[in-house]
Amino acid sequence: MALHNAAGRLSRHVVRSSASAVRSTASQTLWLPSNAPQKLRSMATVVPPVTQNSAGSKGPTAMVFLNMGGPSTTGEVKDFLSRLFADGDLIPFGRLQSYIGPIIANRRTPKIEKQYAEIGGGSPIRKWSEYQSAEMCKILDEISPETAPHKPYVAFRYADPLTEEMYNKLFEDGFGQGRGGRAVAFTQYPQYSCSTTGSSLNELWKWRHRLEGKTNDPTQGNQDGSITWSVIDRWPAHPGLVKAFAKNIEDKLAEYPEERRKDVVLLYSAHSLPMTVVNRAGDPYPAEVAATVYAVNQRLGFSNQYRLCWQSQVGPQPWLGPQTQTSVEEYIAKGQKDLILIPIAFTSDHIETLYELDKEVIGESGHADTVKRVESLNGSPIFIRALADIAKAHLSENQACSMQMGLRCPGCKSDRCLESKRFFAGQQARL
Ligand SMILES: C=CC1=C(C)c2cc3[nH]c(cc4nc(cc5[nH]c(cc1n2)c(C)c5CCC(=O)O)C(CCC(=O)O)=C4C)c(C)c3C=C
Ligand code: FES
Ligand SMILES: [Fe+2]
Repeated sequence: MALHNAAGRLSRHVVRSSASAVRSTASQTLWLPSNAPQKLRSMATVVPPVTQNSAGSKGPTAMVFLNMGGPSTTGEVKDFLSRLFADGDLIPFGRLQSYIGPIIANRRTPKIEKQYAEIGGGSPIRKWSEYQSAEMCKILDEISPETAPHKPYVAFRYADPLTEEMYNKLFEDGFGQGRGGRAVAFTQYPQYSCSTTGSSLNELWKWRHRLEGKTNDPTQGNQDGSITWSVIDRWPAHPGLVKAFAKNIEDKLAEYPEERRKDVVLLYSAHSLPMTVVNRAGDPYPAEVAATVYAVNQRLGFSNQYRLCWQSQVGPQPWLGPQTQTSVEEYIAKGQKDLILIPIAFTSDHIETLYELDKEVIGESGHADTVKRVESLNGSPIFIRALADIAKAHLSENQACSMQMGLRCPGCKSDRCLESKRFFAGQQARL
């Protein structure tokens, strides 16, 4: 059925954008592997270029950073947790969601409020997201003048600014509502999980549908005056990301005496997933996290031994392991006290780095002088340049999203995933 719809939309698209067809076909060839079957090539969704403005640019282009967000003050913790436990894409309680969600959120609030109080009174995610998106847009204006000006936006899943607020800001700034315009949803999770990026995209699709009507094809934006959306959905092994991580690791390694440096063990740490998600749905996240880890070690010339472990388990169910804290304790028990912790699945500081790693894992290890944590990417100029390079490549490729995004998890039964993938992945949406 998806393929049937795809064919119809593709033919409409080809008729509509004859001027861009040559350019689009070229970018399609770049995006897909050169040996990709013709059937796949013809399925790839191409975002039609927005009409040029008087300055000769196709801009303005809205660059929307998607992330989970965090409470900026302790007073926001309850609302943050309420939204988080109400999200069936993150924690599927089924029909009991609206009953169990608030109970767990309320029960958890005092403990989590204390943790945010101890890291300075709130999560720094908003500050870093606004800084990173604004700085990236400045670079993009220089390296991609054809889509300038680039305007930064942030849409958080569980904290302000929420997706609805971001969408209304787009309207205020002249996008959509009959005026068209192009927006790029840029996930700030380098590795794709249906519980993180998938959830943010499902939410974006929901608000797009509510606020801009029923069109089920993002490439129709220019025709009905709604916003033309495309998505940067994953970038786990982008060389710029890898370089930024490697630089921070090298800086931390340099703090150890030279004679001990090569024997320091690198412990990569990523937010864990419940085993139900790993097994049932076949979530891409564990494999993509491993891809980042391998690429960073490759860039370091495999200078040190390393392991990947998983943190932040919530509740009594089994989660993907080994756990970070246990791994640190066990290495120390084996006599390996020089350890560097590397948060590898998030691009700025948050409660899991500032509280869980710094205060719990390192603080309680008894070896805070030899167990260290690398800086999070935060304001790293190498990282912000990488964001701009990723965005520039996406804008010039004119693709709706990565090829991979069109494929649902084998065990997925969610209508939200189905609808949102049909919308964002367009012709690439399958199964
Ligand atoms: C790549 C990162 C993350 C994945 C994957 C992820 C999955 C995931 N998380 C929960 C439950 C909670 N996460 C919480 C906070 C939190 N989670 C991440 C990142 C990922 N989560 C971050 C960065 C944060 C902190 C935000 C901040 O400080 O600003 C919380 C709230 C804190 C707490 O109560 O412990 C919960 C709950 C699940 C169930 C899950 C996978 C399905
Ligand atoms: S849970 Fe992965 S696509 Fe729906
Ligand atoms: Fe989480």
